[in-house]
Amino acid sequence: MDALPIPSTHAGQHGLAALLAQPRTALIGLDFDGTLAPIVADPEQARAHPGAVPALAALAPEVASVAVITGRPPEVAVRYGGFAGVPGLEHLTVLGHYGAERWDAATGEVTAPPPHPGVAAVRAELPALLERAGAGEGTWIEEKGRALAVHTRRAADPQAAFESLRAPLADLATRHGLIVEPGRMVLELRPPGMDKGVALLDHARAIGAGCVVYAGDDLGDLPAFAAIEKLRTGGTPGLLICSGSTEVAELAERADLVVDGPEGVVDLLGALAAQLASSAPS
Ligand SMILES: O=P(O)(O)OC[C@H]1O[C@H](O[C@H]2O[C@H](CO)[C@@H](O)[C@H](O)[C@H]2O)[C@H](O)[C@@H](O)[C@@H]1O
Repeated sequence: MDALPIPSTHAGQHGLAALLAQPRTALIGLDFDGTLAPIVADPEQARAHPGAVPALAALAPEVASVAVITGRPPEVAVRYGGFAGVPGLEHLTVLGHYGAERWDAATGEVTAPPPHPGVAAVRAELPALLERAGAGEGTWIEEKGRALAVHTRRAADPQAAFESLRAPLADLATRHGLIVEPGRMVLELRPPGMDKGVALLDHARAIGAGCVVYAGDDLGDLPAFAAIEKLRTGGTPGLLICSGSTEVAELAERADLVVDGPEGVVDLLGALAAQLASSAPS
């Protein structure tokens, strides 16, 4: 991508113009799976697109902050992303578990609140519940420490398996004070009280962001979109980017700009970095 695409909305055009005019005040928020990393059948095999780290490393020095905001544990996103020890990413922040945990490149440390007691109870009950619910081969549990995710992508009919588990998993989560976070062929049982919108707003306030950009692909990214819509109402420009897929329509409908999955996101980040570097005062 040589030239930057034009957002389809006035608010998005205003957000992009603000980013280009005042990049040093801009916060760039990015989801991981489906946005920086292509979706694969086995979550342990997910890795950042090969162009992601070079594009982020070129962009980060031009803006106030780059933050990866993900449902993953932050140390997992850092490992699968290849984000540690990269020149240019010295100030990268990874807000993991939907913002409940935080990793800073500057320290290499993770900060995390105490675990929610409901997770241990759900962990104990979940295998039997899946059996009772008739979850077939290919439905499996991802152990996330602070949460548990039930994946159906590898089931014979992933969408049917996903739908059939929604109600029993919601009941289990509720009984133990957790919530169900639905995603792309995944139902995650996790503690309430944090989402990507809260995480994005908190970080934007902490750094005094004058403009906020967010790119995501999944339902868990909608709160971050809502956060930017709220900031815009208060006069802070923002830009909503959808990493497009055939699995989730809601984000594309609300986005200012839809790009072609992680490849498109990487191209866009690279084009932004190139434009900002070429127009930076020398
Ligand atoms: O907030 P994100 O960075 O988008 O993380 C959300 C979930 O992503 C992972 O699952 C998704 O990616 C997998 C690997 O490509 C894919 O197999 C799965 O179907 C997707 O839902 C991850 O495994 C979850 O723990 C995250 O909650």
